[in-house]
Order: sequence, then C-alpha cells, then structure tokens
Amino acid sequence: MSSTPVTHLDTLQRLADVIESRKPANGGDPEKSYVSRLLHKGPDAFLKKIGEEATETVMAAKDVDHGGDASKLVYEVADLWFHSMIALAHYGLKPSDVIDELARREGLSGLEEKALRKAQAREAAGE
Ligand SMILES: N=c1c2ncn([C@@H]3O[C@H](COP(=O)(O)OP(=O)(O)OP(=O)(O)O)[C@@H](O)[C@H]3O)c2ncn1[C@@H]1O[C@H](COP(=O)(O)O)[C@@H](O)[C@H]1O
Repeated sequence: MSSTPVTHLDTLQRLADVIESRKPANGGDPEKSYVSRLLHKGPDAFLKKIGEEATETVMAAKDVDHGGDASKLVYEVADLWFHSMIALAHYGLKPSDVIDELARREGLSGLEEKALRKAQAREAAGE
C-alpha cells in the first residue's frame, strides 16, 4: 500500500492556503480572524509584526546562550515565519517560492556568492 508522504512543505502550503482564504477579497472577516485583521490593516501592520518577531527571535536566542529554554526560540521563529507568510501572501508569493530560492542557492558558498556580487557591481560601475 502506498501513501503520499506528508512533508513540511505541505504544512507551510496548508497554512498559506488558510492565509489566502483570509484575504478581504476572499471573504476574510477581520472580526473573526487574526490574519484577516492584519491583512485588512495593510502592510504597515504585518511588516511591524515581522520586525517585532525578528527582535523577539534575537532575544530568545540570546536567552538560550545564557542557559534558557531552546523551545522558546522555536516558538519565536514560528511567529516570525507565520508573519512573514502573511507578507508573502499579500505580495502574491508562496512558501514554495522561498524554498525554490533556497534550492537555487544550495551548494553555492555564501562567500563565493558575495565575491561574485561585488565583482558584478564593480563591472556595472565600469571599474
Ligand atoms: N500560526 C498561526 C499563528 N502564530 C501566531 N499567531 C498569532 O499571532 C499573534 C502574535 O502576536 P504576539 O505574540 O505579539 O501577541 P500579541 O501581544 O497578542 O500581539 P498583538 O497582535 O497584540 O500585537 C498572536 O495573536 C498569535 O495567536 C497565529 N495566528 C494564526 N496562526 C495560523 O493561522 C490560522 C488562521 O488564523 P485566523 O486568521 O486567526 O483564523 C490559524 O488556524 C493558525 O494555523
């Protein structure tokens, strides 16, 4: 008997589908849904949340450095991903777009990529 494996991307895509359904244009109700409320308020509201959750992620990581509970870091990163997914949805993007970009980068050293980018910038500037 074969079954379709459940992947982590499925979880992200299911959440993305829920977020999509919460858009005002799709009948999302800001009175009943946190996601609809943020989307209804507009980019300033959810981008502010991303900033807050990024800061809370940094603070949770520093706590782990000082003996704190690592599960708090997971909790804050989940908040960060969740609010980032609201931004992706607003701008017409999907989790798979981010996964595709990470896959594109796979195996490309960050240092090599940086050197390549600098060389391209120098070339564009005619140096
Ligand atoms: N994954 C999440 C999720 N993660 C975090 N949150 C909410 O995000 C908020 C995070 O804000 P904070 O931690 O800063 O808490 P706060 O102080 O209440 O924040 P403020 O909104 O007051 O600034 C909380 O209200 C959390 O409940 C989430 N809300 C919803 N989801 C998912 O989105 C789906 C749709 O949610 P609704 O649109 O609310 O139905 C849910 O079924 C879940 O799967």
